[in-house]
Amino acid sequence: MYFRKLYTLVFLRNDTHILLGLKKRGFGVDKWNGFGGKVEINETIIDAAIRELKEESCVVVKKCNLKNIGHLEFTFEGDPTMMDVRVYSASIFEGAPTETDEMSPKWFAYTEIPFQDMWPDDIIWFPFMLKGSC
Ligand SMILES: CNc1ncnc2c1ncn2[C@@H]1O[C@H](COP(=O)(O)OP(=O)(O)OP(=O)(O)O)[C@@H](O)[C@H]1O
Repeated sequence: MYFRKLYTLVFLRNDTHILLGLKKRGFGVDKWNGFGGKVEINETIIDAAIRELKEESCVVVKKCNLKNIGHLEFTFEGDPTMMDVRVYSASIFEGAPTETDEMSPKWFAYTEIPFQDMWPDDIIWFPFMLKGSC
C-alpha cells in the first residue's frame, strides 16, 4: 500500500533541443531534470506545472501550450509514498530560461542528454518521450 503524492515535471522543447535544469538543492540535487515539484492543496495539476516552471526557470507558459505527455510512478525502497508524476511538454513559452535558487537551466541537443548525471530511470523513458511516442 502506497500513499500517492502528486508532482509535475515540465520539459521545454524545440525540434532539436530540450531544456533541462541542474537541481541546486534538496531532492535530486546535482541531477539534470525537467522543471517541477509538488502539487499544492487547492491547486490544479496544470497550475502547479506552470507555477513550478516559473519558480524554477522564470519561464512563463500558457495552459493551452502545455501538452500532457506522460504519467510516471516512482517508489523508493522503504518509503510508503508513491511519487505520481504528471509530465508535460511545451514548445511555446515566454521569457528566457534563467538560473534560480533551485535550478540552473541549459539546452541539450537530443543526442547529448547527460544521462550519467540524471535519475537512473530517465534513460529508460526519455527515448520514448523524445521520439514523441508518448
Ligand atoms: C526517481 N526518478 C525521477 N526521475 C525524474 N524526475 C523525478 C524523479 N523523481 C522525482 N522527480 C521529479 O523531481 C521533482 C522533485 O520535486 P521537488 O523539488 O521535491 O518538489 P518541490 O519543488 O515542490 O519541493 P520543495 O518546495 O523544494 O520542497 C519533481 O518534478 C519530480 O517529478
